[in-house]
Amino acid sequence: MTQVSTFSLGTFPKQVKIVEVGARDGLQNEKNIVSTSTKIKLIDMLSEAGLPVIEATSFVSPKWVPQMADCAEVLKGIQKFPGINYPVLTPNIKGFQAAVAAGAKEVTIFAAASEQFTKKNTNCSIDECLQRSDDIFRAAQAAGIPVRGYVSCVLGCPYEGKISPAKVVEVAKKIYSMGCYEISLGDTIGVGTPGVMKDMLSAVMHEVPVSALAVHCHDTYGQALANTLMALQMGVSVVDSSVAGLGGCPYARGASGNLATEDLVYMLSGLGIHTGVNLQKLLEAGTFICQALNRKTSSKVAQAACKL
Ligand SMILES: CC(C)(COP(=O)([O-])OP(=O)([O-])OC[C@H]1O[C@@H](n2cnc3c(N)ncnc32)[C@H](O)[C@@H]1OP(=O)([O-])[O-])[C@@H](O)C(=O)NCCC(=O)NCCSC(=O)C[C@@](C)(O)CC(=O)[O-]
Repeated sequence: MTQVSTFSLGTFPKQVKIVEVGARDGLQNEKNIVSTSTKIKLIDMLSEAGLPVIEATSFVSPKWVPQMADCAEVLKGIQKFPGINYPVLTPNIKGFQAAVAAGAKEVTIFAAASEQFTKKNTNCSIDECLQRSDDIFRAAQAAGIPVRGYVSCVLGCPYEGKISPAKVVEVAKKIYSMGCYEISLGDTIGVGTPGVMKDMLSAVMHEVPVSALAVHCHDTYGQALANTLMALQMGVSVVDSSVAGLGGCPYARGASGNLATEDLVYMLSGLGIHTGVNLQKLLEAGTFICQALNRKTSSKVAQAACKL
């Protein structure tokens, strides 16, 4: 991708693709069940705001994540805007088949660089998780469905603590060679700082092209925007974020919300980087979901906009 030079800050991609994960990562952690119509309205508002990719839901076991039990209704109910992708999470072949039956045109598999997190999150080892992913790849390839992938716990694990970049490389390399067109590296519990982000990304970039990498930063320690900026300086041009900073994984103790999409769009716009997102419409989507959840937004930009 063409690079643009910004005085004193280094080189950035000219354009960034934002993957909006609020409707999935954001809502999966909510204790109270959010109505299907609210989820659908949120996704439609995010589409109106011009997000190019909106993770809609997950086809996981409703016993594990009851909030996602209405996955098929949500996927069927949303408006599909031309040019916008609506990927869904699938942990196994059962989820993949249900997703395709509900009309999914893209799926996302999720693995992690931590054995203990993998066990808590998907009840299996990393190897078993990769085997399940491989089953999905085969079926997806036959159906012509693109597969995105996550590697969680890339900068730390709630159960194992520090995670070595070598472990992240190992898992990322495997899912890339299986056929993921894009791999999102998740700081699941938001413990990373720009220095460790740099070390981890440098290691992964030796094995997976930077054009196939995305970052997914939770903001537990207030480092998400700084970590994302580091990734952009290293050539990453795909960033996951969540409207109003919603987010968290039910199986990652201590995980808090994601980088707020409003804050990301504001920063990128200030750097002259194109996203195609309408900030005003995005703020409206954030206000809508915060009112529905009876919660204050975690986006600093939304908080500031309210006071103007
Ligand atoms: C993987 C399993 C299913 C294993 O769970 P298990 O209990 O070992 O699976 P099982 O095969 O024994 O099945 C148990 C029951 O679930 C059903 N089942 C089985 N699979 C499905 C399915 N796909 N859809 C619907 N139902 C399913 C299955 O049919 C059975 O039902 P029963 O016979 O008891 O009535 C479970 O552990 C699971 O669903 N885990 C998902 C957990 C999750 O969603 N975590 C959050 C997403 S990851 C994340 O947030 C991190 C990320 C991506 O954002 C990036 C980052 O921040 O790092």
